[in-house]
Amino acid sequence: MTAPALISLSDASVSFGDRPALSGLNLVIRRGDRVALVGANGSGKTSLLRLLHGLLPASQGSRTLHSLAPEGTAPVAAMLFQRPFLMHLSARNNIALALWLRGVNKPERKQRTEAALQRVGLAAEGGLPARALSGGQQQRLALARAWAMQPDILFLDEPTASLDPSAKREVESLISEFARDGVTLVMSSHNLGQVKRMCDRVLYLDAGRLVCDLPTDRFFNDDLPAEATQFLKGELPWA
Ligand SMILES: Nc1ncnc2c1ncn2[C@@H]1O[C@H](COP(=O)(O)OP(=O)(O)OP(=O)(O)O)[C@@H](O)[C@H]1O
Repeated sequence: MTAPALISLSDASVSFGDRPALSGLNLVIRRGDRVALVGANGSGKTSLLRLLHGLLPASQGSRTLHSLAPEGTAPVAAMLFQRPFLMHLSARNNIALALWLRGVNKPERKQRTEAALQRVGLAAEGGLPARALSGGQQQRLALARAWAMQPDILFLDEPTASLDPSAKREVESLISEFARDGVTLVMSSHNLGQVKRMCDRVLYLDAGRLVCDLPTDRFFNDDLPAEATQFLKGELPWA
């Protein structure tokens, strides 16, 4: 059975002034998908994440957020950036503030904040200034903050690009755990190994156009359109 749709784009385009960033995209993100956005610098990955999240409007076409059945509510989405945006507050209060902004009451805020810190292995660091944490810890804190929102869908913009290998493994493994718990993932990445490890579907973008939308194994093994083949040859010298 096909999983229910969470977000769909119909002939959606995004322009900055007269510069097109995304052109005529048609796609559906379904519950449980683990989607990688792949493509060269400037191909439109971040713009697509922002369009899907609702941070950027479609200049043409449309984006539809589908209600969850049986609740009838809109899916909750959270976004993680390459460099986490953290306030000059303790790690704990960065999470609590986000929950307060969502209207969560005090007892539940406290409970969800502590559970989120625990979940990412930062229970002991809750009282430290967020910006004093290491890069890997900051990204785990940003993940904790996102997880505390109880998201149905998590958008990730190159979430491990600025991390060392060990921090990268920790963050990857947390994201994969969230996916196993049922969170839908849409993630841009330049790391094709990571794409293979973490995602079951690849959207390949070239100059703002969606060139292919394939299961991950087919993306790496099938005959692809010329643009994608060239990209893979450049990224994977042994391909
Ligand atoms: N705020 C903006 N104002 C003007 N142009 C923008 C803006 N954001 C993105 N663009 C342009 O839109 C196009 C797509 O950019 P985008 O950042 O989505 O690509 P990307 O695939 O995420 O790139 P990278 O891999 O380098 O992060 C590029 O030509 C970029 O210059």
